[in-house]
This record gives sequence, C-alpha cells and structure tokens, in this order.
Amino acid sequence: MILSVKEIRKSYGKEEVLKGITFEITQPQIIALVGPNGSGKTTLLNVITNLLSADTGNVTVLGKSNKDPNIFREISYMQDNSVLYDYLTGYDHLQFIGDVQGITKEKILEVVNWIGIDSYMHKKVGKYSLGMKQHLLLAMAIVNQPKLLILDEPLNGLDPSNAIKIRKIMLKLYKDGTTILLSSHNLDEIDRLTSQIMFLKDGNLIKEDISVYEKTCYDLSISDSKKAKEVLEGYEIPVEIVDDKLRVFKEASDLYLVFKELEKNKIVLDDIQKKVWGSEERYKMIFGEDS
Ligand SMILES: Nc1ncnc2c1ncn2[C@@H]1O[C@H](COP(=O)(O)OP(=O)(O)OP(=O)(O)O)[C@@H](O)[C@H]1O
Repeated sequence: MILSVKEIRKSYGKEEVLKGITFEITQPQIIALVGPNGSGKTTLLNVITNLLSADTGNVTVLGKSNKDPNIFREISYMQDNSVLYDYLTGYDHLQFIGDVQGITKEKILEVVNWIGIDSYMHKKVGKYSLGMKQHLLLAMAIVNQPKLLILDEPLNGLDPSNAIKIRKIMLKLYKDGTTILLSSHNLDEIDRLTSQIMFLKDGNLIKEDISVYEKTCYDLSISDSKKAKEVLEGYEIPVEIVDDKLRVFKEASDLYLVFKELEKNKIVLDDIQKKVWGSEERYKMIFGEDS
C-alpha cells in the first residue's frame, strides 16, 4: 500500500472543507487532484503530509502512520513557494535538506543538473522568477528520491516550454517507480500526464479513470435517450445522458453497432456531433461550465 486515506474530515470554524475523504493508492501511478479554487485541495494534501491535523480519520503512507516523521525519508511534498527563504540561495535550500537527510553533495548536484537550475543555484532566491522558484521547489522535493511525491500546483507560473520540461521530469520519475499525487488547474497538462483523476467537489472525492471515456465521443440527438442508454449499456458501450443528448464514448468506426441498435429499437437519430474528450469536459460536467 502506497497511500491510504480514511474518512478524513476537516473544518475551519463552521466550514467543513473535507467531508469524509477516503481513497487508496496501491500501485505506482500518477494521480491528479482537481477542483475549483477553495475546494480543499491544499487542505487535503496538508492533512496527508501531517502539516495539518484532520478532525477525524487517518492516513498511512507506505505502511506507516503519517504522524511518523520518518516518512519524509521516503516521501516528499512540494508546497507553494512561500516555504522558500529569499535571503538564502537555491543551493542553501538543497544543502539543508541534504544535511538533514544525509544526502551527498554529488546527489544534490546530479539533481541540480537534471532539473536545470545550475546557472542560478548560487543566486539568492529573492531574485528568482516564479518559474525559477518552481524548479527549485521540484529539485528540493526529489533530491531524496521519494517513493511518493506529492505536488501542490507544480505547474503554477510556468511558461509552456517549462511546463513541458517539468512534465517530462514527472513522467521519468514515474517510469522509475515514483508515485506522484499532484494538484493542478492545468487540465491539458493533466491529460498528458495521467488518466487517473480525483475531483474534489463539495468536500467529497469523485475518483475516475477518464481513459474509459476514450479520447473522442459523440453527442447524439435522438428521440429517446433513456431507452437508447439502456439498450447500449447492454452491449457494454459507455454512454451518458448530457442535456437530453446521448453521449457515446466510441471511435467513429465503432458507431455502426450503435446506429444498428437505434434503428432496431425505432429510436430516431436527428443529429450527431463529434467532441474531443478530456479532463476538461469531465470537469465541466462535474462542476458546471462556469466554474
Ligand atoms: N487556515 C485557514 N483558516 C480558515 N480557512 C481556511 C484556512 N485554510 C484554508 N481555508 C479555507 O478552506 C477552503 C479550502 O481551501 P484550500 O486552500 O484547501 O483550497 P484549494 O482547493 O487548495 O484552493 P486553490 O485552488 O485556490 O489553491 C477555502 O474556503 C479556504 O478559505
């Protein structure tokens, strides 16, 4: 078991932000935590890493309670840049982690090189751009070669080429066996990283593997969406009713069976629209178009 989160509840005053969050990560994977501003993503990540106490519930990380400080030898948490000290250099930050965790200078320099912060690691952080700070935070998070890497908005403030670079680094870490749990508002980047998404809505998690929806889908305007849904689900064709239309998650070449079944059941097809499907569409369905 990599991560087990059970029945976590957390309130600030009267506002209950997390209403009994439960999930498990059993296999190495990349998993994204997605939700509107203020939905509780940072609160949940802070509870998982024990920076914040939950009101009820418990968390175990790699078989140990998250209250055990030794877990930070095997996991890392990349928070926002408020954890950085302006008057220290990037290298000072890394060296401090190295000293606490017994990481060699060679290993630190290897990570510095890989993340590409060598040219400015001896400058004071107060002079860094937002993107430079994000790179340093990532270097600090991976220098201990964590088995579980938790990242709060790692792509925040990155231009497209740096977002691509950080994505490649995350994919390489995953390939080498690191499990990554990240929160992000950048749904396009998430689609390139993973299909495993946890949507945080009204204090509850909706956990989905969006790859089951395929990458394209078709919205069919038909005479009886409800009946068509029943019929097609009998053939294990993934469908959903959206605004009275029937959304079919199939490639064009597989639609023949759909049309055949509609005809057989005397369901009239008026219109068909192709849609490209990704986490953004799923987000809009869960939170509404305007969120
Ligand atoms: N220390 C605190 N005291 C009181 N309320 C807080 C505190 N921290 C967070 N909140 C409230 O809890 C809710 C969730 O905040 P949180 O920062 O976890 O959301 P988030 O999903 O990470 O938001 P964002 O996407 O904007 O970073 C918000 O309504 C916020 O105002």
